[in-house]
Amino acid sequence: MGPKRSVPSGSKSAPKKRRRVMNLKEKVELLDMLRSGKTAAAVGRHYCINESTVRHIKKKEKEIREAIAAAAPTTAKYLHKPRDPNLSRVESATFFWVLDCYKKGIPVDSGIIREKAKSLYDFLKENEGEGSTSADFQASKGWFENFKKRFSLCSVKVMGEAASADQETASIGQEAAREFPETPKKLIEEKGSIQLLPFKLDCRDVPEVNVLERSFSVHKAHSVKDMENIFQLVRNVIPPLTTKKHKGQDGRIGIVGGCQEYTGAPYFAAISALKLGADLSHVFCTKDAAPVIKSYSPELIVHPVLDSPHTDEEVAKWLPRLHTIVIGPGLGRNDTLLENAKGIIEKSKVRGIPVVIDADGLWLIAQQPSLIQGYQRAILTPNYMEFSRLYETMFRTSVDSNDNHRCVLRLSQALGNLTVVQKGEKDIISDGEKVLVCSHEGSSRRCGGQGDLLSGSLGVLAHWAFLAGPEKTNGFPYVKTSY
Ligand SMILES: NC(=O)C1=CN([C@@H]2O[C@H](COP(=O)(O)OP(=O)(O)OC[C@H]3O[C@@H](n4cnc5c(N)ncnc54)[C@H](O)[C@@H]3O)[C@@H](O)[C@H]2O)[C@@H](O)CC1
Ligand SMILES: Nc1ncnc2c1ncn2[C@@H]1O[C@H](COP(=O)(O)OP(=O)(O)OP(=O)(O)O)[C@@H](O)[C@H]1O
Repeated sequence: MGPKRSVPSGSKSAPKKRRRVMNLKEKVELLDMLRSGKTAAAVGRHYCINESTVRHIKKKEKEIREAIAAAAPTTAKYLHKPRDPNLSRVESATFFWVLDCYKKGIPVDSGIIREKAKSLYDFLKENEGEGSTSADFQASKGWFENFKKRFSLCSVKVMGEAASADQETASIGQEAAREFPETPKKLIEEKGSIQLLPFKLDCRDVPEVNVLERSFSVHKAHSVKDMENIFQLVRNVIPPLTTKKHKGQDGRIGIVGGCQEYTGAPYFAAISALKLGADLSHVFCTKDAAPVIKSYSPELIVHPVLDSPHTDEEVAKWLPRLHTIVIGPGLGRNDTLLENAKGIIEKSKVRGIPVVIDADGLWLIAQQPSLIQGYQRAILTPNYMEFSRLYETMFRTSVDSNDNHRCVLRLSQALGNLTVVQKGEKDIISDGEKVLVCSHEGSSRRCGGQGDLLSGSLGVLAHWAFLAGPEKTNGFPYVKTSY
């Protein structure tokens, strides 16, 4: 592997020695050795690993053997258990409900929050009917503690009639407290008994931000080994060229955008998708933008439907044929166009189509975050301004430019762990669990259209990563693709 290494945010310590990571096949062999009577120490020596690692693997024996039985690739290094998408949805909804209660001055305790989350989860499960594969969700105390950390919630104590003195009764966002500073004061005045715990979030409450960083300069000579590392990442998802495929299999991408003012942006996105390797690139734009975009390239398929009274039906005809949708380049901020884009996002979600949201699509999301919240097949690609807008919508406070990594992580979490790519000198990417920093050097010019090239390319890569499957992307297709 290349220069990628894991360092805690802000750490200046020396790089850690790389751990030996065993794949599933090796782990099963190790377990068999233990079963045959060898001691943990002997097995550790055999595999050059610590005895504690051997014990840890032994503890996971059941899961490892089950994974093998379920035909997980034996070269897999981690047991990847995808997060329950319903749980992500429930957590986002619960977070907003808590904020809403806070705004209205309604104290909620951990019991009420847990009850609310459970009822939301059960509701989703019930709606899925008999075929539901959702697990039972108990909204346990452990879940509540993680939920608080995930959404950076902190606690206030309510004393007097409302609750006993020591009872933790409300968990609210620290930023909410800044947004609605009057609320706690009002409550104190009305009930005379409310005390706020220090609102400053205790650093121990915030999960450690693990950052993976990779950089590659185009202005320096590189060793073949360095370049091999980069190419390997890319090779992992690029579908092989063969004579056995038919037109369209390597990617049918739809770009939603293009209006009277902006015809370049959707063109850049659509043509970069084609140049990267998509088979077909469609543009859904307004009637007056269509002839202009068509005239740029005969390779694009252009649909002048975005301002039609029948956008829904027109787009619905095409959606089943598309692998990814890119929403926003050159969309503009006309209400009708935004409303139509909203309809397309909703329909894409129903069909499970990966969606990349950029430019004015992000403007729309900043107005209505619930539109995309919890849809983990979405990738948002905000530039600095777009990121600030989204962040302020979600947290009612400005971005802390000294702690961008954490801000990107938090935004992703608040949106239900979808992938956020904050563009800039270094691109910061997070799915709410990890933060990847990409400092590959690009052009030093900052001309318009570079973001459009990125969103179009991501449209194709998202499809390819999805096709490649979790094994080739370590279980995280979208975040790896964005990297
Ligand atoms: N040829 C074309 O048709 C083009 C059309 N475009 C479209 O134009 C529309 C508006 O896009 P905008 O990007 O202007 O969106 P905004 O209207 O949100 O403007 C963003 C502003 O943020 C500023 N900004 C960006 N990065 C910054 C940073 N790091 N620090 C401080 N300020 C920063 C920019 O200079 C710009 O003024 C979109 O639909 C977009 O797709 C652009 O993509 C450019 C090319
Ligand atoms: N200061 C910078 N230094 C180096 N690269 C940058 C810098 N800012 C942005 N980039 C790179 O340029 C690409 C486009 O980002 P940019 O911020 O220009 O997007 P945008 O404003 O959405 O573009 P567009 O003009 O298409 O709307 C990203 O891939 C990002 O990595």
